[in-house]
Amino acid sequence: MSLDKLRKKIDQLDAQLVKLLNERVSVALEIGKTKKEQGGEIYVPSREKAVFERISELNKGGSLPDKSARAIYREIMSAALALESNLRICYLGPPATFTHQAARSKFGASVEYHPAGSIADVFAAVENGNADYGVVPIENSTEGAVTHTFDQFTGTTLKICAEIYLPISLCLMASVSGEKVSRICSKQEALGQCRHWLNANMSGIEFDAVNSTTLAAEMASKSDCAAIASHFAAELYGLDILAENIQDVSGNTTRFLVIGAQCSEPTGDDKTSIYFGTKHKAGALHDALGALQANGINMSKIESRPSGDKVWEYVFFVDFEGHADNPNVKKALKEMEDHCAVLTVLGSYPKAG
Ligand SMILES: O=C(O)C(=O)C[C@]1(C(=O)O)C=C[C@@H](O)C=C1
Repeated sequence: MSLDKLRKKIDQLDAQLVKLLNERVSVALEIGKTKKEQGGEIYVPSREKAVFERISELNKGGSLPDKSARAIYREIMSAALALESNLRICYLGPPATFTHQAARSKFGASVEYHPAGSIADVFAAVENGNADYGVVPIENSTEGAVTHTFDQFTGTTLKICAEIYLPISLCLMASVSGEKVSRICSKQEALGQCRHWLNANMSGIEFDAVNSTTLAAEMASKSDCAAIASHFAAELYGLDILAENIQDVSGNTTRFLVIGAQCSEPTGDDKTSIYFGTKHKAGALHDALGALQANGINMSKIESRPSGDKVWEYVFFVDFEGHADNPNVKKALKEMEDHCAVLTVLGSYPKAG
């Protein structure tokens, strides 16, 4: 077939696609209205998971790669979210942080994004109703826990409603040439993730921890310091990339959480996050965790943090497979309560996969 004819065919298909997309949006608007009348959440992670899974299934055997089909549907649902309600997402800024990227990967390009100066400010924005959802980092596969985030959870009523895994590719960038770089700035976690590379390639240069990778990029755009940040940040601040993928461990990934007023509905493939403080009794932690094992629940993470109330007292953050509405999880939590001075469910949400 001639190029002209093939393009005509594409034009016809586009006409059908745009018509169908508008029909889909009209239905989403109806859903939005019904949800508002019934007081339901606009963003529904459980339904989005089901839509993505169905699209992957429908697309099986087609020429469109699964990744592309999902990216297209991310944006289709983003448009629906923005039209159903003017959805506002607050993330740990400034713009172009990895948290911004994580938020974009979850909510798409059509919703409103607001940067916050600290993790505490993200929580405050959602608590005060200045944002509908917040996105915060929780742990990195190389550096471990983002302790500021864990500590916020003991003083909030917000719930975790989704999780996001984002592969982290770190670059060294500057507005001056490599030999003129006087010091290297980045967020503490990013400096830690590149420690061996920096020692091997940048020895004798001062390293300074600043509030975010993009603050470092901004500083690099105005001085002779270099920054360790993302490609996204180099683009935003017009910096030259001096070296890329400098993180010490390949597969370096950060996990982020979406926080909102409610947790997500069960999907059959969920995770639950809790925190608890044990009673002052020998074996209390063992007994509390034993309740999970006794009910066949697979624990995926445990983290301890100082309680903030008394010195040398700790609270434990635990993630496990299952939803707080599942009968075995309900039973386990009930049994755990007997061994805990405090026990709070921080949220149940679809497992990211
Ligand atoms: O099904 C819904 O609840 C919708 O609002 C529709 C829709 C979609 O576009 O498919 C949009 C946003 C939600 O997060 C989930 C799904």
